[in-house]
Amino acid sequence: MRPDARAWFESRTSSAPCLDALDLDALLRAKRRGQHRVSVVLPARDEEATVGGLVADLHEQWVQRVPLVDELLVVDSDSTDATAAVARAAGVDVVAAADVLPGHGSRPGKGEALWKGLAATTGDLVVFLDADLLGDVRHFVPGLLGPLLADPQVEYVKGCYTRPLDVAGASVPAGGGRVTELTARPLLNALWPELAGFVQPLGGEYAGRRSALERVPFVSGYGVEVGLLIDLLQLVGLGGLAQVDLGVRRHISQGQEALGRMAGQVVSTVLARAGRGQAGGLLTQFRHDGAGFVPHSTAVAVDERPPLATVAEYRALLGDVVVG
Ligand SMILES: O=c1ccn([C@@H]2O[C@H](COP(=O)(O)OP(=O)(O)O)[C@@H](O)[C@H]2O)c(=O)[nH]1
Ligand SMILES: O=C(O)[C@@H](COP(=O)(O)O)O[C@H]1O[C@H](CO)[C@@H](O)[C@H](O)[C@H]1O
Repeated sequence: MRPDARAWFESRTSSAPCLDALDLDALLRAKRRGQHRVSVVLPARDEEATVGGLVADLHEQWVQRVPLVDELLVVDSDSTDATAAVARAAGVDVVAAADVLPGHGSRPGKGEALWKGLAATTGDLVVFLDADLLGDVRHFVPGLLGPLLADPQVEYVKGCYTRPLDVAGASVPAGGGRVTELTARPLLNALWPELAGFVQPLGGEYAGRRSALERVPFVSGYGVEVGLLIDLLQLVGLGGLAQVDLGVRRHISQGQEALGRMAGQVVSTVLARAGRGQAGGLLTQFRHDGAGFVPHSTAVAVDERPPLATVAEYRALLGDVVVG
C-alpha cells in the first residue's frame, strides 16, 4: 500500500464491540450530546426470506429496547415477492422506491433504492444495510455509527468483515466478495491507490452524515458503492472516511452470471469516474445450449441520480419535517 493508504488504514480502521461488550449508556449519551437522529435504510428486492427476521431483530434491539435508531425503513425495490408485507409484519416502515419523489420517476437498481431511501428519511446520520444478511448482525448498527459519533471529522464509514461464501451447502471461509476481489479492488488500487486501505470497498453496510450523502450522486445500479466511495473521497478527503471491523458477514449469494453483470456495472462506474466516459455500456455473456455458445447482452451503462441537495422536491420534503 502507498504510505497515505497505510497511514489511513492504521488510523481510520476500528473494531466494533460485540453486542454484550457495548456500553449502551455511553452510546446513547454520545447520540444525545450530538443531538443526532439516526435512520437505518434497507434496500430490498425480493428478500422475503430474510428481511422479516432481520428487521424484527433490529427493531426490537435498537428501537424498542435501546432508543438508538429513530427511523427504520425498508425500501421495496420493485420486489416481485412478499418483501413489503413480510417487512411490515415485522413491525417496520416500508416504502416503495417508486413512491418516493414521484416527480422524478422510478428506475431499477439498488442505488435507486438507496437514493430514494435517503430522500424518504430525516436522520442526520444514515445507516445502510443489505436486506439479505444472515445471522445476528444487530451490532452492525452501533458499529457503523461509532466513528461518526466519536469524531466530527468522519463523514462516512464502511463496514469491513470476513465474508464466508456459502455455495451448494459448502462454506468457503473467505470466498465471498467475489466482485470486490476480482474487479473492484484491482481497479481501485490501480486508479485510486489512496483507497487501497478499504478492506470491503463494495460492502453493502455503511453509514454517513446526511450532509455529505446528499451532496454526491447515487449510481442507480450496483455501481452505487464504488461510486459513493470515489465521490466521497473527492468530497471529504481520505481523512473524512473510516472503516469498522464488524466481524463476519454472511448473505444470500448470487451466481457467477449475475455477479458478472454486477461487475460490469462496477467497471462502468469506475471507468466513468476515471474520465473514460461511457464505453459500450453493454456486457455480453455466453451460455452453451448444447449445440453452441449463445451470447446474451445486458446494459451496464452508468445511470445515476443527482445529489439530493440539488433536488428541489427533496429540499421541500426536508423543510416540512422537524429533524431532531
Ligand atoms: O435492484 C436491486 C438490487 C438489489 N437490491 C438490494 O440490495 C442489496 C444487495 O443486493 P444483492 O443481494 O443482490 O447483492 P449481493 O449482496 O449479492 O452483492 C439487497 O438487500 C438487495 O435486495 C435492491 O434493493 N434493488
Ligand atoms: O463485494 C462483492 O464482491 C459483492 C458480491 O459478494 P459475494 O461474492 O456474493 O459475497 O457484494 C457486494 O457488492 C455489491 C456491489 O457493490 C453491493 O451492492 C453488495 O451490497 C455487496 O454485497
